[in-house]
Amino acid sequence: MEQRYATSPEQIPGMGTAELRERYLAPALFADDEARAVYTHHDRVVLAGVRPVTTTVELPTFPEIRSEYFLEHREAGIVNVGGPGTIAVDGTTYELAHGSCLYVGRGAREVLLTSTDAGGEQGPARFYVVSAPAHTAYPTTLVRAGEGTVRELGDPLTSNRRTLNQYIHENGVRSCQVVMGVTTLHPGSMWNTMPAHTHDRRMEAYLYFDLPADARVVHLMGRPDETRHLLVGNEEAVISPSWSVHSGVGTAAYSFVWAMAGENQSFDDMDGFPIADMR
Ligand SMILES: O=C[C@H](O)[C@@H](O)CC(=O)C(=O)O
Ligand SMILES: [Zn+2]
Repeated sequence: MEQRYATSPEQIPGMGTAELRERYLAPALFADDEARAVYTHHDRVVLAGVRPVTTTVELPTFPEIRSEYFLEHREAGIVNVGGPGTIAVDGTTYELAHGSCLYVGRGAREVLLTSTDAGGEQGPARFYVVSAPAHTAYPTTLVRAGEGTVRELGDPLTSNRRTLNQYIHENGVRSCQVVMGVTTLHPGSMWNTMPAHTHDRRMEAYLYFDLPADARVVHLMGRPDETRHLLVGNEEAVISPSWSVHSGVGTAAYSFVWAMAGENQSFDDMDGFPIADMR
């Protein structure tokens, strides 16, 4: 498990491209038959990726979290951004098609991740896990792709028409901290989360997916009046501290998993920033 300590906005002006990427980009969460994890000390969120190819992969515990099993003190939201797969949680199996989301509550001991068609046309599943500390156990619940709370946002004239699907949230699948969903850009629209915002009560992480291999998302970060950018490829994640904007434009259409944790779960508790005042 990689450790990423928390950073402050005062550090941003001194950072070059390499340091920005080391601190805020998680470019290699997915590897064959492996569970890879990044622990960000921003709200103690763990990002993990699992790509089962030849075998079932168990979500392991890590010495850094001093837990007998991964979800002993945590909960997780898991979105499958790859081919079809299954997740068995303490003996109950859930089928996750591309874009589906499973909430797994605190206390689940055994989480087994399997691809359904790893060697076939649809390819291996890619399970993206976002986990946060949890004080109680909410029921493990599946939300199929497109079956969350849907919000249509943006306008094709500003190239930001997109469909936002809320999966784990206040009015949907309940959790202690994790709020999670998937946003998909409409064809021809490239801008996400514009106008940009911050939410000082919650950190957020984005995982871009369904982006062509040779395309990139120019992801904006930093304080709104002191922005930086990261060039992000397919199935790479970005850690966005509470003080950072998180918005981007693709060189092709894409989707992204957004997930948050922190002080509250109120999706609309965000502070918009006028574009003209951004720097
Ligand atoms: O705080 C909320 C998150 O940044 C995302 O849900 C925003 C998003 O998916 C979008 O506007 O397209
Ligand atoms: Zn946000």
